[in-house]
This record gives sequence, structure tokens and C-alpha cells, in this order.
Amino acid sequence: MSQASNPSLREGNLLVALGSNATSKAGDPADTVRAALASLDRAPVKVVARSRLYVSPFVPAGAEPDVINAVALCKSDLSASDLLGHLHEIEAEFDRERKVRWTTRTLDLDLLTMDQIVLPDQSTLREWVTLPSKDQQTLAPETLILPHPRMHERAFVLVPAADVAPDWRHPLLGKTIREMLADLPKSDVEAVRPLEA
Ligand SMILES: Nc1nc2c(c(=O)[nH]1)N=C(CO)CN2
Repeated sequence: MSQASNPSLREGNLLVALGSNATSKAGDPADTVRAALASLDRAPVKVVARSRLYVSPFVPAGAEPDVINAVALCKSDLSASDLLGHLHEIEAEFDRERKVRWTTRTLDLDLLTMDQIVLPDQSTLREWVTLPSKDQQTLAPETLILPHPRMHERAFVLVPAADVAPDWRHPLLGKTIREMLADLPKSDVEAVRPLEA
């Protein structure tokens, strides 16, 4: 994909969500998220600010262990798709397997936002709809959607995001992180508890 159809980010408001609920080579989930923040803060990405670490029950509720979450405010010149590839490399460093969705994971890195960029852009969408449907199904889970399509309904994303970018405004919903957080049920927000002062 060319740079023109996949705009690169020059500064701030690149938000990455981190989550872990299984032991990795770095240690327990909190150690894993701290180590992943350090891995993230290496060229070609710079971590400008990091949230506190939070613990919350897995969503949807079930037998999964509680999750440690954080959000990092970063800078990078990478394009959105290169950045996603870079995040997948860091996940792999922490033994993450991407075969099973919605389960226990050593490390989950989600690209939440890149400034006001909205993806898929027209050309990605056009490429995608011309694929045979069996290929669409295999590609769909990895299709980069920005802003992250579920961020506005997830307290475990918005609570840490409010530590680093409370005034970032969602380009489609027109609301800031603080405002999206205020729209969530109080019980969802209270379930996300800081691990650190
Ligand atoms: N509390 C919590 N629940 C989740 C999380 C997460 O990071 N934290 N990630 C999920 C899949 O992305 C699904 N459920």
C-alpha cells in the first residue's frame, strides 16, 4: 500500500492499548505489561506517556483470569499498517499466539487511534471487497480499523486512556475520551481498578 493511501503519523495521539492475563517470559501479567511498555519505547516508536496499570475482570465475564491493562501515548513515523506489523512483532516476542481470539493471552497490543485518521480508507475497502469471500474471512480479523471499533464501549480501554489523552476526540463519534467514559455504566468503570497509586 502506498504512503498516500495510508497516511503516516508525525506526532502525538497515537494510542496503543496493552493487556495481559497470563504469565510470559517477563513474569506475571503486570510484569509483562511493564516489559511490553519498555519494548514499545524503542525505535521506530517513542512512548511519550504511559497510563497507570489497571486490573479488571475479563469481558465478557467467564472463567478467564483478570486482565492487567494500560494505554501508551506514542509517537512514530510508521504508517498505520507498518505500525500494526510492529505491534504484532512485539506480541510475538512475548510468546503471543494469535490463533485463538477472546481468550487468555500473554500480551495483547491494540492500536486504538492515530490522530484523527479513519481506516479502512476507500482504497483498502475497494481491495477488500474484490477478494473472494473465503479470503475476506481470513483477512477480516486483521483488517486495520481506526479508531479501534470497540474502544468507546470498553472501560478497560477508556479508563487508562483517560490518564494519557483525556481530551483526544473520536473523529466519528465527536466525543472526547473523558466524554465517552462518562457515557459508560458506572459499574463498568468502577470494575477497572488501578494497580498502582
Ligand atoms: N478486562 C479486559 N477484558 C478483555 C480484554 C482486556 O484487555 N481487558 N481484551 C479483550 C480482547 O481484546 C477481551 N476482554
